Amino acid sequence: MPGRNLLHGVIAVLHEHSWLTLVAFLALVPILTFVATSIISLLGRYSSRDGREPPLKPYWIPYLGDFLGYSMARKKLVEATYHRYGGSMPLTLKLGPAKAYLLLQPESFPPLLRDSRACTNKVFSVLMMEYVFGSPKRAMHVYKNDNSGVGATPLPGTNVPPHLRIWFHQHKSNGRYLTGENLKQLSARMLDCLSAELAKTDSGNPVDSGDWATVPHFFDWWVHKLTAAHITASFGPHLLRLNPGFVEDFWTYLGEWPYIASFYPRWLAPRGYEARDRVLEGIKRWYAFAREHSDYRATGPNDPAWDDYWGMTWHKVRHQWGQNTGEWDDDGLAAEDLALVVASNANVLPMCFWNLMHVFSDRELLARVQDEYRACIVPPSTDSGGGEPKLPLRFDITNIVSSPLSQSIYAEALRIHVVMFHNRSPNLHDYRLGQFTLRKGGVVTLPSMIASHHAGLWGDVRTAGGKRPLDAFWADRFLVPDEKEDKVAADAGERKMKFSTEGLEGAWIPYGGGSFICPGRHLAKRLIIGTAAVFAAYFDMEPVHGVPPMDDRFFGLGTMPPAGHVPVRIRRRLGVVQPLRRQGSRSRPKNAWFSDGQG
Ligand code: HEM
Repeated sequence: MPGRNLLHGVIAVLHEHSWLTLVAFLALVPILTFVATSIISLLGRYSSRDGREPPLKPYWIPYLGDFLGYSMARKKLVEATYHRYGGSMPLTLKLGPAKAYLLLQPESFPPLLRDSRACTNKVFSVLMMEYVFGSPKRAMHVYKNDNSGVGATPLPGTNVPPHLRIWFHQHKSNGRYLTGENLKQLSARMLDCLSAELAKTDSGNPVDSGDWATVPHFFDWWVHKLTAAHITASFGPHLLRLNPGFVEDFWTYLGEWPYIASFYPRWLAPRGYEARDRVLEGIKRWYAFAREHSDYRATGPNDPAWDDYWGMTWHKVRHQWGQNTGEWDDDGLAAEDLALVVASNANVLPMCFWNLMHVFSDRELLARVQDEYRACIVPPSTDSGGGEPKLPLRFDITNIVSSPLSQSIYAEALRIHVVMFHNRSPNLHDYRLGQFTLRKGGVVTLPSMIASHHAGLWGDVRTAGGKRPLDAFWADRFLVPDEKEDKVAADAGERKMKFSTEGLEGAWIPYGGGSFICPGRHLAKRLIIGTAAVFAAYFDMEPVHGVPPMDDRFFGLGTMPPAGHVPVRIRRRLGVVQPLRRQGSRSRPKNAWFSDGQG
């Protein structure tokens, strides 16, 4: 029989060449693994057993499963999984020794995010503290042992001493210092610091000449200035003064996040870990200096809300409860503060960049918002000479943060560029999600990108009947007719629009949700909109290649940075220092911004 002869032939060849046997075996293992896991997956998908775990996603590599994809190619993994299996049910991913439930139906996101008692983010916070922010092992038990929740009343059945309720202390202080008057003061101080930074000029720098000049790495240029302003506004001037390389090191560390946040060992990402070491050392240097000059326990109502050494009272309060644990030394405290520096800069500052890129790469859009930007400038006093405004300018963003168009641009930029895995874990008991059970302690991943690009959730109005698809930026996506004003506006012959996120629960979730929703979201909004107004006062800008693509390595980690360099042409409007002009007339773009309204 020919078939039998062929089989004998193959066996004979394999027998003779043992390396061929090895190759055949190696090729067979993934194939057999895939076949076996596909069968298990099919059984899970078509089973009608109520309360089963989400079906397995088939994989090729035994034991590792999708571990490599999850840590090195998250975008591809999520997109391929979504296209292959659709959004009809969650899936279980095998990730080496662990597993994660990947949620693909955005309708299930809001209830899960809201249920912050049964599903918390603490498992991840603990992992992040140890592996990403560098908490020493000896400090970790404080995080690990605190199962008392974030509420003022500890969860029933827990018995954590009040001074070790670390998550509650954090939650409370975040809430207190990122709202109300504290929030307004912090954002105003940040814009003042940025304005002072942009008012600084250097006669040798073509950017300050008043002519068009090229900035080849605009992302770095802008984000470094923003970081310096934000850290100074929050922590006071000494953290950066004592550590001149801090901003550079901080962004080097963040640039290696795809590896550090995937828990690569130090030898695989030495640049990032070394930069982190320097940042942590810098924070400790600042502690020593601040403690020497100012009492961090002075946080009462009669103490100043700000001092140069600690910056906002917030940092003194945090330092105090960190010390009160009695368990943390400066290494533990510094990792805790690094986590805060990351939370308060890593997402919002790249968002300031994207917001600016979208506005300045579309001259029509720029023309629509320019008056709003201009109106933020507190009318400057002029010097005695030729009417130059006194620099640095001051800004008041009260009106622009409630402007429909500026808010819509901001929200749309977030929709596109915040690409985050919101992670949760059932911490009390197994969690029921429709017909499925998510096991207690399991990792539950909600990819924001599925929600932000889900045509069904965004509907006709938000996509202009399909003319404005979700894969492209549309400045007006968050504008809807203002019913209240419509009559008046209609009489005046125009359609009044208002900013709204109504009906987008579960679709627009850049800040997460439930009790763990980002406490810095109000600050973020003020900074993203406000920094664009500050930039526009000092500079005009044209991106050389339009809005750049995003760097996919950061998929799932928050605001994605741009891929590659971002060259722009830029021209200073204010404080021009071209040598010729300094000697001669001051006729230059003097202040077109103030005089003819054209900028
Ligand atoms: C565009 C900017 C920002 C985005 C997209 C963002 C997003 C997020 C997200 C998704 C979370 C986790 C929420 C969850 O687990 O459900 C978070 C937590 C946090 N964010 Fe933001 N954030 C931004 C800006 C800020 C700013 C400016 C601050 C200022 C301090 C801040 C402070 C924090 C803190 C302290 C936490 C941890 C809260 C906790 O776990 O108790 N964030 N942020």
